[in-house]
Amino acid sequence: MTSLQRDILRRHGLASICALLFNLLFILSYHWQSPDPRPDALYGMSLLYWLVQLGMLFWVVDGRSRHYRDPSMSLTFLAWGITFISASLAVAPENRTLVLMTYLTIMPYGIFRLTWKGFVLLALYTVLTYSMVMLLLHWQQPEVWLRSKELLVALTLLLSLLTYAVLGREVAVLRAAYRRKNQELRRAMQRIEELAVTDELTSLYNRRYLLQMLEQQQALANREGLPFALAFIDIDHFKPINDQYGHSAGDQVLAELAKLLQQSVRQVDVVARYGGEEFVLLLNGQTLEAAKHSLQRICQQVRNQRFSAWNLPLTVSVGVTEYCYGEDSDSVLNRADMLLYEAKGNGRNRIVAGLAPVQLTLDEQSEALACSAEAAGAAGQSS
Ligand SMILES: Nc1nc2c(ncn2[C@@H]2O[C@H](COP(=O)(O)OP(=O)(O)OP(=O)(O)O)[C@@H](O)[C@H]2O)c(=O)[nH]1
Repeated sequence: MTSLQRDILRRHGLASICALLFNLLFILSYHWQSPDPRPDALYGMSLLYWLVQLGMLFWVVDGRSRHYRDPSMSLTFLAWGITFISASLAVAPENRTLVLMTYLTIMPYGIFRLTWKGFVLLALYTVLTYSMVMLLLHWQQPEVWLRSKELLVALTLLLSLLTYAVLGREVAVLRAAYRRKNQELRRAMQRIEELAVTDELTSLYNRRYLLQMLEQQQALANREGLPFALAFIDIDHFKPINDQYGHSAGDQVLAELAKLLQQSVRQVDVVARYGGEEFVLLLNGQTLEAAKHSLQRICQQVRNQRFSAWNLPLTVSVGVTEYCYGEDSDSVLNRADMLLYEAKGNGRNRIVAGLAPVQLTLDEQSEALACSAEAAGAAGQSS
């Protein structure tokens, strides 16, 4: 059950309890006040009311109404309640005071739950059903139900509902402002979250997000034995670009290279700007060999492209390594960084790939995994 469904169920549950209490009060009042009680019709009507009410509750809780404009179907519930109250007045006219009070008790609920238009509709429906029942009673027993007195009561009801409608308008304006502010706040929160994990210039993930992803990937690799590769990519001779063409040309180069990197990897991979003109690729599920192939393709794409308004050619140096079972994230990052350093030292525009000094084979990794699972199981039993 979604939180929205839970919220709707809580609200309708409370409203249904109130409806049940009013229903019992109606029956009780009828038995007390009627000189000649014939409760069958009232019982039958109550039964019908609850069958439909429970059916509608099921409809809402089951999520069948979730695509409606108002998934809680508040107007339908309220209109059904008004229908029952008005109809019960026809079979138990002694309850008229109680009926009028119940109308006025229900209305504030409508003010908060309905749109203003919905509320006005409900108010009009209430006056209409009440007037129809009173006309029916007058027609059946004109001597009992005096026309002028009843007209006065109906007018008082109309006036009360009009007052509620004015109040409802105020509440609707407040609710709209609240909703707007809420949306603005949600958008601002979303933007803050984005800014916290992305780099503004390139729109790539930042170092903080990369480290989080690396931790996750590392946990997955240790648990499931899934390989992953990590590559440091650094632009060659970037400083002269800044010096010769200006900082904004340098920025443009960074943004365009970031776009190229992002477009060259799969959705499951992570591309991050690690700092300055240094980028990191986290290639999920890839061994060193596979990563090397991907990076060769990417380096070729970089060489083929021209960057910024100055159509500058570019090369990058890359250090790439594969995660070794059990090592920590600093160690894999440092190794890739060292390999990048080596690529720079060897003349740039190249990929240097390397594994950890002691790289476990896949069989050894699965064995280690089994051992750690066994150890965890034993620890669980002993605790
Ligand atoms: N335009 C721009 N330049 C940046 C940014 N961040 C870092 N830089 C510049 O990147 C340059 C990096 O210079 P170096 O570390 O000497 O690197 P390099 O010139 O590429 O030399 P090698 O890496 O050795 O090939 C510096 O001039 C920084 O000012 C940025 O966000 N925008």
